[in-house]
Amino acid sequence: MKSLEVGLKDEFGILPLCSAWCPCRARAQFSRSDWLATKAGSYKYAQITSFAPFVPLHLQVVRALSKVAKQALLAPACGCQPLTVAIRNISFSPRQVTSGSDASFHSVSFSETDHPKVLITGGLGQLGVGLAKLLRKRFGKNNVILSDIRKPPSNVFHSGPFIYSDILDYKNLREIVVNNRITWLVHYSALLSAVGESNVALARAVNITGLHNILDIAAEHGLRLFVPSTIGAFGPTSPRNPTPDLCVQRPRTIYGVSKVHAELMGEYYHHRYGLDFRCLRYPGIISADSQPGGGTTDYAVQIFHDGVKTGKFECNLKPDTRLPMMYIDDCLRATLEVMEAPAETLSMRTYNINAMSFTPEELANEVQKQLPDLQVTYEIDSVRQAIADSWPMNFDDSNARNDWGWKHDYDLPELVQTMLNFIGSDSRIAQAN
Ligand SMILES: NC(=O)C1=CN([C@@H]2O[C@H](COP(=O)(O)OP(=O)(O)OC[C@H]3O[C@@H](n4cnc5c(N)ncnc54)[C@H](O)[C@@H]3O)[C@@H](O)[C@H]2O)C=CC1
Ligand SMILES: CC(=O)[C@H](N)C(=O)O
Repeated sequence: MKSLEVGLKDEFGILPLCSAWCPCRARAQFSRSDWLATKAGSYKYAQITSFAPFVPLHLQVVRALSKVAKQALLAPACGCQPLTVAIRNISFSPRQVTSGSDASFHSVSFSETDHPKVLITGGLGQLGVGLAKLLRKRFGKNNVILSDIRKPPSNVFHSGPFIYSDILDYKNLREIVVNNRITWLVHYSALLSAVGESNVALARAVNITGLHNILDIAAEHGLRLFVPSTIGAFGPTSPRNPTPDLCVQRPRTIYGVSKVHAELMGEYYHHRYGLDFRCLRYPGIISADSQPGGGTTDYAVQIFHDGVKTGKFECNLKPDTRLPMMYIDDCLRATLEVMEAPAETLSMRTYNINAMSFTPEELANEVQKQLPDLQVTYEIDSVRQAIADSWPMNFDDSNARNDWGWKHDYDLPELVQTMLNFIGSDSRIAQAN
């Protein structure tokens, strides 16, 4: 006789019981009255104490499992072991986490629809608006919903669907996913490295508690989930030049700790529950049309804005601080590519991606080729400097290149030219107005 634990749930539901690799997709049905027995602790379980040994597929009906489970349960013929299905029961928002790779039985499968239906959380930050634009081009305007807790500028509001969503509000998130038949979730909400150090409690809530909500929703509704990680997921004891995908990860910021947690939790949900979790570790991202949100690499964006507007730039990192960087178009394309990559090409679920690596001095020299009068001074921010000194100098992204064909387009000279063209034309328009 086997023992099986199933989680608490406040509504009628069906849980798949077979593991990711089991072809038989055995499921059990439970009704509300079944969810009675619990164990103490923040995670509660109803327990089916026993059920019949495995019997041949299509023939078996396993009856009267315990006081807890009353309805029929089909057990697989393949001899697979039933999974323990842990489900959180937090106040009035119990969550269901399904086991098995076919977690999509709650959701719209891709065969039902031409395109994925995408929700982007934290979409009003540096990266979300650009990603929405790229995905809308590919999947159609109405198939990509931007969300955030901030008020969108009017051009963003009028460019496609936008919705308020606080990732700390689990029920609201679930409602959005259900009502909009979401199939892909891109989870961008976060507090970045520098701002996280100035508000650790909030960073912990958004980056860790928020992620838990996202993982549970994604698992429950069979979503494909993208969560970005970062060069900040490494620390002073990691190899820094270059930093491979798999090595010691002991970051010293709440941001880094939360991102290692996200990588591990996503991979755990993938292996345990079959969640289609995909993660890229981004380097510092440089963009012209959106402002960075409080990171250590922000200087590499600010130099362009200040250089064009004032001809001066005060850098908060030392001139020889080398960090991996990438132009936003490469970053967003990589994100779409890894989301579209066939699962069998992914030998891992978390990949480094990179494009270039430079110091503030090297960047300033390149910018000065175009803006020869630019004056750069250095006023070191000790918090940011300490963070930067613990991060990778060069990122080894060979696994991404080999597995799913990652290739960057922008090197330092193209990056500088593109940024200056963009910001220069923007400021000329602003002056003309
Ligand atoms: N920009 C970069 O250089 C890099 C970014 N990443 C990651 O990419 C993702 C997006 O980054 P950015 O756009 O640069 O970040 P950002 O800081 O510019 O934007 C984050 C967004 O999250 C939103 N947010 C905060 N609390 C929220 C909550 N409770 N509910 C919903 N939304 C909330 C904010 O309003 C903000 O619009 C983040 O996860 C970040 O860690 C990773 C490496 C580099
Ligand atoms: C590299 C990042 O994750 C971000 N830009 C930051 O500096 O915090």
